[in-house]
Amino acid sequence: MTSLLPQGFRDRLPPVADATARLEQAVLGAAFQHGYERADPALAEFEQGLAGRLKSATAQDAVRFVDPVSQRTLAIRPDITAQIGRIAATRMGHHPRPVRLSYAGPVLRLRASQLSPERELLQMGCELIGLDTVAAAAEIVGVAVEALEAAGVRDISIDFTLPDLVGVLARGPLPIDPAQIAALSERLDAKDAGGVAEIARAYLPLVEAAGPFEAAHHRLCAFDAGGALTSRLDGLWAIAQGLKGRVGLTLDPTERHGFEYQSWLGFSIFASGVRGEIGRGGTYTVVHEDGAEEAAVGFSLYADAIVAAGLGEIDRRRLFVPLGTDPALTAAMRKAGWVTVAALEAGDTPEAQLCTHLLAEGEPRAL
Ligand SMILES: N[C@@H](Cc1c[nH]c[nH+]1)C(=O)O
Repeated sequence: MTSLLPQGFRDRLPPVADATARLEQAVLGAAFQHGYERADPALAEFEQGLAGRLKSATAQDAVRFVDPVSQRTLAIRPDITAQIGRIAATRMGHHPRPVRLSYAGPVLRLRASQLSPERELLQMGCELIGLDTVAAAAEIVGVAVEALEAAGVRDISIDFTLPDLVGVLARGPLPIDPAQIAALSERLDAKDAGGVAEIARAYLPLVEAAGPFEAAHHRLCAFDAGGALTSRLDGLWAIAQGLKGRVGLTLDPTERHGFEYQSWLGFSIFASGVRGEIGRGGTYTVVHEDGAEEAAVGFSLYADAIVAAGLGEIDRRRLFVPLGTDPALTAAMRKAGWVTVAALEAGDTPEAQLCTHLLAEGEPRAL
C-alpha cells in the first residue's frame, strides 16, 4: 500500500482537529454576535440547483454522481455560498431582508488548485442576502476581520479587487470585442502587459494599478476618465476607511483568480505567516426560481490554512493525574480549566500521556 488516502485528502489528527474545531467556534461565535445565524446545508444536492444559483458562476468544480434513488445527477458542494443563496431564495424567501446567515462545513473539489493541493477543505463564512451596498459590504468585511481576530489571527491584510471591472469598461468607455473580454481579463490578471497591448492598449494602465491601497486607488481614479468606475471607487474607498490602521490594505483591480461569480467587489484575506489566502469574499447575485435576481455579499474562510500556520491555536496544557488521586480533586482541577489526564495503570507517566503538568500534593506542577 503506497498511501492510505487519495491525493488531496487527509485525516485531521490531534491537536489539529481540536484546533480546527476551536477556530470554527471562534469564527461562528463572532459572526453570531453580529446577527449571523447558522445554516447547515446538505452535503450534496441536485447539480442543477447548485450550478445556476449564482449569476455568472460557470460550471462548478464539483464532484458529481448519479443518484440511484432519484436517478438524477447530484453534486457534492464545492462551495457553500451557492447553497446559502438557494436557502435564502427558497425556504427563507419570505424572510425579511437582508438575511444574515453563517455556515461551516467540508467542501469537496474535483481538482486541487495549484496553490492548495487539498481537495477536501473546511469552509466557513457569512452571507448577507438582499443587499450589496457599501454599508452591507463594509459590515461583511468587518465581520470577517473581527471573526479572525477572535480566533487569534493577527496581522491580517485584505487585497481588494473589482471583479467586473473589464466588463464595465468594455461595455462603456473602452469598448472591445465582447469575444475578447475573457482573454483580456486573463492577461490583466497575469499582468501580461504585452498580451494586454495586443488586445487593447487603453487597458495598459490597469497592469500598473495594483499595490498599497491608497496609491493604487489614486492611480485608478486618474485612469477612470469617463467616470464609469466612480461609484465602485467611491464605495471601495468608504469600505477601506473603516479598516484603516487595523488591517493591511492593498488593491489589485484586475485580480480574477478565485472570483468567478463576484460582481462589483471582491476581496482576498491574508495573514502573515500563512502561504496564500485564508479567505475570500465579495458581492454577487442570487438567482431565484422565477429568474428574479437578488444582490448579496459574503465571505468564506478556509480553516486548514489558518490552523496549519499555527494561528488560532491555544496552548496545549495537560495535567497528569496519578493513580489513586481523589476524583473530587481532579474534578476541581477541570472546573478550574485544566485538562486532566488520568493514569489508568501503575506504570503510566506524564510523558507517555503528553502532559505538560503533574498533579502533585494537590497542586499542578509544570514539567
Ligand atoms: N465562497 C467564495 C467567497 C465568497 C463568499 N461570499 C461571496 N464570495 C469563495 O470561497 O471563494
